[in-house]
Amino acid sequence: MMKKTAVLLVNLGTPNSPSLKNVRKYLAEFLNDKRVIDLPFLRRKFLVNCIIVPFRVKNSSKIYQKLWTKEGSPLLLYGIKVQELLQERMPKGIDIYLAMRYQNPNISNVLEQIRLKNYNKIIIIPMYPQYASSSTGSTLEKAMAIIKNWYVIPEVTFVSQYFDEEGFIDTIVENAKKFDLNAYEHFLFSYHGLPERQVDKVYNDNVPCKDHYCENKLDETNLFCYKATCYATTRLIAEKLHIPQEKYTVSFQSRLDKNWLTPFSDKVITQKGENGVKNLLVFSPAFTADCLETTIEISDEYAALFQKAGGKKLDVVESLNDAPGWIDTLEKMVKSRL
Ligand SMILES: C=CC1=C(C)c2cc3[nH]c(cc4nc(cc5[nH]c(cc1n2)c(C)c5CCC(=O)O)C(CCC(=O)O)=C4C)c(C)c3C=C
Ligand SMILES: [Fe+2]
Repeated sequence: MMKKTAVLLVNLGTPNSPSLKNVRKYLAEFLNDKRVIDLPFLRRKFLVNCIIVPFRVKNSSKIYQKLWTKEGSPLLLYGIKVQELLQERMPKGIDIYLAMRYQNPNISNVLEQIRLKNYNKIIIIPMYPQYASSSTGSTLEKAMAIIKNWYVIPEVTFVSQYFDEEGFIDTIVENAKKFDLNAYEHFLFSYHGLPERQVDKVYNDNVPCKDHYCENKLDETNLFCYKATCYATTRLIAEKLHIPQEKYTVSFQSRLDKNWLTPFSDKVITQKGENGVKNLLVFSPAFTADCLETTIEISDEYAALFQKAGGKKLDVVESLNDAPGWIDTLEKMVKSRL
């Protein structure tokens, strides 16, 4: 008999509205997470609450106002759509829930709803294909911190990453095929950035990430290194689209300081424009839904940078959003774990 199961999809979260007050609240909750700003307590508190949030909030609120639609933030709207579409594919007794790691729908409240329903099993799927301590690790730690206080703890399954899941790769490939790939001189795979020290901590051999071989090879040593899995996702997409290695670059966006993973997306885009690339197609395979980082940072800000540097057209491959292939992939991921 199939176990009565709750499936919890968790994404990062977004402010409740683009107002200064709500953006400040969101940034403060997000950046005070010790897995996001992984500094000792007092240094983190000072840096986040006295420097990063006060200096960032005005501009962040402005860009969230640009992103906001009549219905709200795209990240949340796509999350709700995915939850509904996935629920339609499920047999009786399998319920799909959506929560956000920060803000709403609040993960503590959603897990409380789940607890009250006495499920035999919970499957937790963070909406991040590549593992990072600041995204997946934080989500799973938070879920465990809540569940550990329950009197009855059912079977719990955590999905840590799916950077190479066939349906995930194929859905990105399908989205890319909506463009005439012969029209682009170069392709950019732009992933959310991370401080280098965060990928260094994955390794047990005291050798920093940059001295491993993450651009070219994935094995048991670097299987949970975000940089290595970003390159692995890229290789799989490029192979299926027959994009040769010299025609693409992997890069990292949204840095807070210079010690984040390189090369930086904005620098690569400027360099490509200056070197005569006229048409550039950008993939963003770290994001399962379009959000501030894709809609504003890539489609607006990077497109303007590219044109200023001499480029003509920068196009962006849509995120997975509510694509049927992505719902098929999640359905398969859930059903194989029931
Ligand atoms: C791949 C997933 C993500 C990782 C890893 C990640 C790490 C990370 N992010 C910041 C700082 C910010 N990120 C912001 C927005 C944002 N980040 C992700 C995903 C990952 N972040 C998403 C999907 C979004 C957009 C959310 C939305 O509402 O659309 C922001 C806020 C925007 C801004 O002010 O620029 C910040 C800040 C750090 C420090 C970090 C790892 C250390
Ligand atoms: Fe982020």
